[in-house]
Amino acid sequence: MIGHEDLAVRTLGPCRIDSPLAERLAARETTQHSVQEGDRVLFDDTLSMAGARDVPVSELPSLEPGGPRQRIYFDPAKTRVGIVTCGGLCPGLNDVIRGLVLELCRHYGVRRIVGFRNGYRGFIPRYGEDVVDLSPDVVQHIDDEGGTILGTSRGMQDPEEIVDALERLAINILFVIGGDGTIRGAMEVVRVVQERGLKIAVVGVPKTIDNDIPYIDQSFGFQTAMSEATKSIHAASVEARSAPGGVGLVKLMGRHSGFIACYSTLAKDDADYVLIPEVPFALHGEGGFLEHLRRRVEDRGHAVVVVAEGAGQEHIEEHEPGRDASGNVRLGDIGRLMRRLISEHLDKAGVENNVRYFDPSYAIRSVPANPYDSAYCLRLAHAAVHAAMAGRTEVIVARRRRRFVHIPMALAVSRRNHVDPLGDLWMSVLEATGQPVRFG
Ligand SMILES: Nc1ncnc2c1ncn2[C@@H]1O[C@H](COP(=O)(O)OP(=O)(O)OP(=O)(O)O)[C@@H](O)[C@H]1O
Ligand SMILES: O=P(O)(O)OC[C@H]1O[C@](O)(CO)[C@@H](O)[C@@H]1O
Ligand SMILES: [Mg+2]
Repeated sequence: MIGHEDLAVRTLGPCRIDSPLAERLAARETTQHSVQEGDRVLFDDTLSMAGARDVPVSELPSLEPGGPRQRIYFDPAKTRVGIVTCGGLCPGLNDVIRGLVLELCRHYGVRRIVGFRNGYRGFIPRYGEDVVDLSPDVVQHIDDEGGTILGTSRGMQDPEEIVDALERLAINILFVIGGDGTIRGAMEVVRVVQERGLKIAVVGVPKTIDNDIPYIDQSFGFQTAMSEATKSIHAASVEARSAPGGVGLVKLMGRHSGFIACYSTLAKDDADYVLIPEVPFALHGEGGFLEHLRRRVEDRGHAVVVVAEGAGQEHIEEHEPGRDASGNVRLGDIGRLMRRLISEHLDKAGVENNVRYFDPSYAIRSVPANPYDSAYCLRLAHAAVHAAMAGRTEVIVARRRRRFVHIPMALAVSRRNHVDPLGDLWMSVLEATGQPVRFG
């Protein structure tokens, strides 16, 4: 059970400097829409969970609210900031970079901001990466493009060398924008910073199109990526309905978490089956997926199947498990396997079929953020700047149950966010598709 110690936020020291935003905060109080800096956000959100703790309300575990503080730790005129983006692309990376730079410059008066190129390798001299000076002029329109103007990478880098670079450039605040690996990397940086007795704040903005970071409502860019994915589901549905025995098969990103598959399916409401990593399925036999699909195609003449890339890995025999440069497991190609098995099964059963396979892959994550995600990114960037200027470190900023909060990095990587097979989302998917609770 999560307790106070899991939610405690580290600070570099007391905030002694009046914030340039202080005037705007004078009338601020806790309301339905904001939480005052001295207040806390409850961690539990059901009576049964809170009640099970059997403690007075004042002792319930709570999160530090995000947002501007009256007093800050860093002197803006003397503050130097670094920004880095790591891991896979995600819509909104440029929006976050832009939001950080604009907030730092325009509202806090920070004048020295640099971007490190190509992820954590941008800190390491042997790669020869340059640093990019970031100003409002440079970032003003970068949100029009997908990707990240700083570039990104996978692969382990030595935290000692990263902190060497921070020291050489006299960086006071480092913003890391990335997923679970990036946050783990940032924790290593914090460890070295502490060992060297430095006062450098490291604040994360969590990034993942897979939506697999826990304790947050939804990661930025997820909504854009899932909207892009609906285009492939629609195309698969049109193709399936336009051919005798048409089967539209769509493989979507999602290594360990099937959120993109679930939400894009719900958005289109065209799919008959959704297969995700969290819900194992049998392929063969009377109750297996293939027989169910055969009956569906025979009854209705067509079917649409959405499969998350991490689903059904146990069925892939010829796959040699390996890891990418960051240590992420390389998955077998479930999409191609399903395409082959579906055709073979329908052929064998004498059912005319036309299987059309869609793998939109990188196309869903390389696009610019949609307006909702852009607004979300900007707000996350604001929250990250407020947190860092107030000397918070080893935290990510996140929106949880619609409140911006500070979540310690250790908690953010303590587990993965999954589609709960017993939860409401999966239930909605089962209702929308009409597929059985389990195959086999
Ligand atoms: N376990 C780890 N410990 C320290 N650093 C790590 C660790 N895993 C990854 N990193 C660092 O973080 C960077 C990004 O990690 P990774 O490639 O796993 O992407 P990610 O941040 O998890 O994003 P994605 O959502 O794309 O997986 C790596 O290049 C590496 O430098
Ligand atoms: O091929 P790459 O760039 O290493 O990344 C692929 C992976 O990255 C993600 O998009 C997460 O960032 C996963 O959904 C996907 O499996
Ligand atoms: Mg990751």
